[in-house]
Amino acid sequence: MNLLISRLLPDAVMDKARAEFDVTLRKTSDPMTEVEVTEALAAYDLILPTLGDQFTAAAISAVTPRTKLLANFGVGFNHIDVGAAKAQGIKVTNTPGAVTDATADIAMTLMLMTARRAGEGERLVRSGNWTGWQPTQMLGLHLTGKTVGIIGMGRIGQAIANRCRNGFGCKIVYANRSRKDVDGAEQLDSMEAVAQVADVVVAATPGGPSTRHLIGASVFDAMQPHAIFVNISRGDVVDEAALIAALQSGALAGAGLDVYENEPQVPEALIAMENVTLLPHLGTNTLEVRTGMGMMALDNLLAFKAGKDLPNPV
Ligand SMILES: NC(=O)C1=CN([C@@H]2O[C@H](COP(=O)(O)OP(=O)(O)OC[C@H]3O[C@@H](n4cnc5c(N)ncnc54)[C@H](O)[C@@H]3O)[C@@H](O)[C@H]2O)C=CC1
Ligand SMILES: O=C(O)C(=O)COP(=O)(O)O
Repeated sequence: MNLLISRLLPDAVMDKARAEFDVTLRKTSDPMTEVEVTEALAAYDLILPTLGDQFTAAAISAVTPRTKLLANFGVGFNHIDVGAAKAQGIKVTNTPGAVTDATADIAMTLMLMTARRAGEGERLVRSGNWTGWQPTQMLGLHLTGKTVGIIGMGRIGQAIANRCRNGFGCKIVYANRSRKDVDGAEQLDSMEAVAQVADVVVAATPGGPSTRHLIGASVFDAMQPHAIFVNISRGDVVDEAALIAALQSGALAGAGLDVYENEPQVPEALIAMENVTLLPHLGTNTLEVRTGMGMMALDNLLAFKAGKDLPNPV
């Protein structure tokens, strides 16, 4: 079977893929355009896509596909129109679990960096303008014992909750689309109710049309002026313009962001703010985790090749 891998993956994954399939690796590291997607669907039995590749309804429905499986590298599949794929007889799988701890760790990084003003402090040291320790210099938010509000209490949301509760003695409240029973955490009726009581609000839902601009002015306006907002989900979950306006008006004290509405573009207004921590979508960037994600995608491809049930169907 021939397999298209949309972007270079860690060596161990590439080696295993090449041992099992007739592999083509794209020559560019840019996301696949709709035209490329349509061409690839006509030419390959299997595709291993990554986030950003344009598997839109238009691209998928424009061809009688040869492709039978899209084994996505990553848990988030908002770049794939799963309904359109299904209508064309194309199965979709993802890599849940492989990404959970690493992404929760990046949420903690953003929480601590923003609460303790670490980015600002780093810039101060590098600028050569630090004048020495002072009792009242760069006072931040003490995270220990605070209330953390999580919007989207799935695998990653729960991993964040565990870290905050067990490591920092935080109280956990959350909003989730469906009723959930999560030990040691209190589900509230709305995102705004979470925002009202939380010192830190974290977004951990999937992206895509159903959550586009889920978090906007009503949530930011409900937040306390000393509170911070963290997003590790997808950029389009947050109304970025509303976030900027809320930060500018002082409705909240700061933000820590791993994802953006139009990656890799980051609004100048965010770059200009000292109280915002900006990371370049680092959620799962460790060799161990990226290898694990790749092996999980390959497990799905190998199960398909062997005619077995797919381990991680979307
Ligand atoms: N920053 C990064 O590098 C990474 C980001 N992610 C993102 O994190 C997302 C979440 O991953 P998992 O926790 O594994 O997914 P999950 O499916 O286990 O959890 C998502 C949770 O969000 C809830 N949810 C969905 N729509 C909602 C809404 N409208 N309001 C409130 N809650 C809602 C769901 O009920 C579910 O509990 C992924 O889909 C991906 O987009 C994942 C990995 C890395
Ligand atoms: O690796 C990342 O940074 C990702 O966001 C990709 O993983 P995801 O699709 O979010 O599971």
